[in-house]
Amino acid sequence: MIQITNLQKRFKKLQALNNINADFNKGQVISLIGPNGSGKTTLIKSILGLVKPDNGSILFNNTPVTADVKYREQIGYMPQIGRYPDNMKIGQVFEMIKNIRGNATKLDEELYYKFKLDTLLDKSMRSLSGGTRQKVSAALAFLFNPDVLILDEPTAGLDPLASEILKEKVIAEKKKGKLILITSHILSDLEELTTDIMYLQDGRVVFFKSLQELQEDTGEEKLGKAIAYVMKEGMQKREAVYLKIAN
Ligand SMILES: Nc1ncnc2c1ncn2[C@@H]1O[C@H](COP(=O)(O)OP(=O)(O)OP(=O)(O)O)[C@@H](O)[C@H]1O
Repeated sequence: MIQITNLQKRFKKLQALNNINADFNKGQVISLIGPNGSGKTTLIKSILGLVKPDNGSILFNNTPVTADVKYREQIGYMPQIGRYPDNMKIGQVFEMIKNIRGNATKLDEELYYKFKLDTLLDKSMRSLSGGTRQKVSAALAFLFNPDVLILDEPTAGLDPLASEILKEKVIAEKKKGKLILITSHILSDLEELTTDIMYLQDGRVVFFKSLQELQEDTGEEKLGKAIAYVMKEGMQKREAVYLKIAN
């Protein structure tokens, strides 16, 4: 569904993405994991066409994303920080976005109702708590029933109940065969959802493998422990190289 080949992006001296190669397919829930600044959001934004790569290509259903912006209709995007016009009310934001999209697709309003946004329509965006803003972003991402969902830190700021509602929704959409990309630092949240893990560091893919493979390779059941194992191993290898150079 999405094919990434030799993707490179530099911000001045900083190599934010360094030769990324990956195939993302229907039915996968891919967790993008990595330290702060490792390139996760830059990769997501490149797929969305919001960041222009310096080199490499991204194909969406075999067509370069640079060819036509229409592919974006098939993607629901929940940004890390949703920015909306401050003076608009929740109800107006939903109406505006529905109007922009037209009536072509059947709406999926499950999150809209489960998050009880229908009871908050007169609240101005300016006055929203961080968590309610996240609920608006989540409900909008799923609203047009997209084939692909890209969720950047979706549970950050959500209360435990809202977080569970969102996770159940992701699982339900995965069962429908959608492709879902998620970044999160809360590994326990990803554990229940993920089929595959891409670990980024300094703009490079350290590994991209299925959860099962990762569990087998590390001997660890829990995602957090498995990732810690890989990171520790990486550090030991680097230390061994430094020692060899020093000697
Ligand atoms: N528009 C930009 N201009 C300059 N540097 C940028 C820009 N966008 C991102 N960067 C830099 O690129 C690197 C990768 O950033 P990115 O936001 O992709 O990281 P991330 O893995 O999503 O981090 P986090 O876990 O903190 O969200 C960082 O060093 C960041 O400062």
